[in-house]
Amino acid sequence: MKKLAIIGSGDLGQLIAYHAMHDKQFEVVGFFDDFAETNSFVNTIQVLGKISDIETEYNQGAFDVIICGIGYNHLSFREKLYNDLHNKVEFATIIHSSCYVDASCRIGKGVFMLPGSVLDLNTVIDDNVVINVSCTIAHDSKVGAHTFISPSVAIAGFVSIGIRCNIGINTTIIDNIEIVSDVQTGGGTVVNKNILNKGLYVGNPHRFIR
Ligand SMILES: CC(=O)SCCNC(=O)CCNC(=O)[C@H](O)C(C)(C)COP(=O)(O)OP(=O)(O)OC[C@H]1O[C@@H](n2cnc3c(N)ncnc32)[C@H](O)[C@@H]1OP(=O)(O)O
Repeated sequence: MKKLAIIGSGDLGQLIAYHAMHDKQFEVVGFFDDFAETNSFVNTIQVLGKISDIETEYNQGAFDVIICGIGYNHLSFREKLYNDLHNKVEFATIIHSSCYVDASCRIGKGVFMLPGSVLDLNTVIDDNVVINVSCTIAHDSKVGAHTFISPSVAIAGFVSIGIRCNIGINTTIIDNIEIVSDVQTGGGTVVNKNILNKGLYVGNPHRFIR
């Protein structure tokens, strides 16, 4: 079983640790966190060091693969960490065993997929994406790198979502829609036309709020 380290010991980091262990996919060996004391414990898991220690610890064999536990409030930082590290350390892809992922899908490195989500024919999930519980991503759709998909998001066929998007809980996106990078949607948003400018959108049908 590969040894997994997680960047960030907050809520998302702890959630990743929980599922990676309970789904028996990885041995979780520790967190890297600039805001936690090195060698302290978070839910029985040791803090191995700061972010600047990651490369050294990897080269010394402390872990085999790593994944980012930085969530939707800091997507640019999530992106920066991935870009800084992915050529130096191996990133894990964690897909909970309860998910259905069609064999035709392409899934990048650093992706975390929580229980009960479905990826249908030819979907593409780029690097460093989080797909939360009970999402449906229908055929031929694409999710760009560093994007966070909240629980119960429904994405129809031939949808394209840019990078660093934060798609709120229960958002529905109809088929053939393009959403550019840096878009956020509120809970329950219904996207029925392309979103071609970054910003925050809410409502049914969606409207720009800022
Ligand atoms: C496992 C997990 O927990 S993953 C995380 C899942 N969490 C989410 O998906 C969070 C989704 N967040 C929301 O929906 C939030 O309401 C946000 C981000 C859209 C807006 O939050 P705020 O910036 O605090 O905006 P605020 O509450 O002031 O609302 C601004 C306006 O948008 C409206 N609005 C806010 N959220 C929504 C919504 N989801 N649907 C419709 N209208 C909304 C408000 O009624 C208000 O309208 P008004 O100006 O006409 O009065």
